[in-house]
Amino acid sequence: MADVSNLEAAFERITVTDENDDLVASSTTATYHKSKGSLSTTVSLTGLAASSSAVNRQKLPLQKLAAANASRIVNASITKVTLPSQASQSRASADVPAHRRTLTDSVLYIQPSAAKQWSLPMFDIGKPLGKGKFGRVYLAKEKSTGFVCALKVLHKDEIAQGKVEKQVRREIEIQSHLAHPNVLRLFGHFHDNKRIILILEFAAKGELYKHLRREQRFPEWKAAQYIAQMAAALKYLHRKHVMHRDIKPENILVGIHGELKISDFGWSVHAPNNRRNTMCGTLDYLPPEMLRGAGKENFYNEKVDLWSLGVLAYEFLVGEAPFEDTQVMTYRKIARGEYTVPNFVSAEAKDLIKRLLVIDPEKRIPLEDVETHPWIVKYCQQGERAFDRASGGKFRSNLERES
Ligand SMILES: Nc1ncnc2c1ncn2[C@@H]1O[C@H](COP(=O)(O)OP(=O)(O)OP(=O)(O)O)[C@@H](O)[C@H]1O
Repeated sequence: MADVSNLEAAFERITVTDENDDLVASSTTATYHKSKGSLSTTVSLTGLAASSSAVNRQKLPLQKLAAANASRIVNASITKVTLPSQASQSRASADVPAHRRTLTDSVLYIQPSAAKQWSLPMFDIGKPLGKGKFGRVYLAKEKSTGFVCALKVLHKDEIAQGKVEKQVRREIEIQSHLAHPNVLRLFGHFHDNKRIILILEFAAKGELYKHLRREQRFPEWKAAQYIAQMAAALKYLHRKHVMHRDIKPENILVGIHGELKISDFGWSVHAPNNRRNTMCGTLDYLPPEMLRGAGKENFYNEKVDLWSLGVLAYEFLVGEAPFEDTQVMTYRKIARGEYTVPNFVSAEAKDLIKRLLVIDPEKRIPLEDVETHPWIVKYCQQGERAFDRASGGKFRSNLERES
């Protein structure tokens, strides 16, 4: 067992109250910092402890339940952590007032290698959050810590029938190693005879797709901030040699502060060591090189995500995808890069779309330049380009007033 006598524990507690000012939930951030030795490991996870099984009773609005939680899941170096001994655990927690010791090690040490330790009875299951092709997603609370999360329950027989074992494995392998404010966290997974269960970050505001359909199209300030967040997330993924390959509004969730979270890594690929010749994604978002090169190996790279980012920017601003048409026509338009941008879209936004929707992948604007593009800069002041940790994830109100 690792000696953690050099771990410092710091707890920060946030409370959420209902209309009557009764405590309904509290959020605890614990940061352990191993300061000695050459390897410095920081684990920082936030648990949202809901009082009196609030999740089960479903009395609370979900947003309230998740308030202050989602934005505080930061920097969890989950793969480097070793479990401390009982003795050192009590040493580490001795300095912390009893009422603050709500976060136990189980939540701190959620990690893929510890997956076998998890089981369904360890969770209170709340309301269904949605249904996908291969399973359902439920709001859940880890009993011992009160940590609120989303459990994605996949049925093994359905996965086998759908021949998506590889996709599920890939989703787990890739997503569990990612930690970015604009990427949905996968804290761990476990399985029983019939099911595979993924422990996911809870995205309180649901699917971006639904927001877009409701609003029809987004105002420029919002579209610019969303594209900046997506660019930040993609930059992070590409740095880790992960290309998503299926960027579209249906695969983006919205956190409690309105921040975007890329999810659905079923089609993503860890660039080295992988064949990349699978035809995937809906036609609307498919880049020309993927249409052209089906069946060949290594015919595209992470720049496919840049094309999809251009399609996304267009759809945010116009309310429909640029190449939307019959299948044959969509195919033809993508191959030729043929689209028109309505006049109500600003010249700056048009310029960015034009620089992303370039047939030659190598000539697409790099993500670094997306972040400094005049359209992005206009609506995203410093610190607002992606998820603004300092302000707890909230975008500044002056930008919201501009709409
Ligand atoms: N972490 C989460 N937080 C909040 N809601 C979620 C979360 N994950 C999924 N959901 C909701 O559950 C729905 C189903 O999710 P799931 O990932 O199973 O399927 P999907 O990706 O939407 O569809 P498909 O299986 O077709 O790819 C989502 O559309 C979303 O509304």
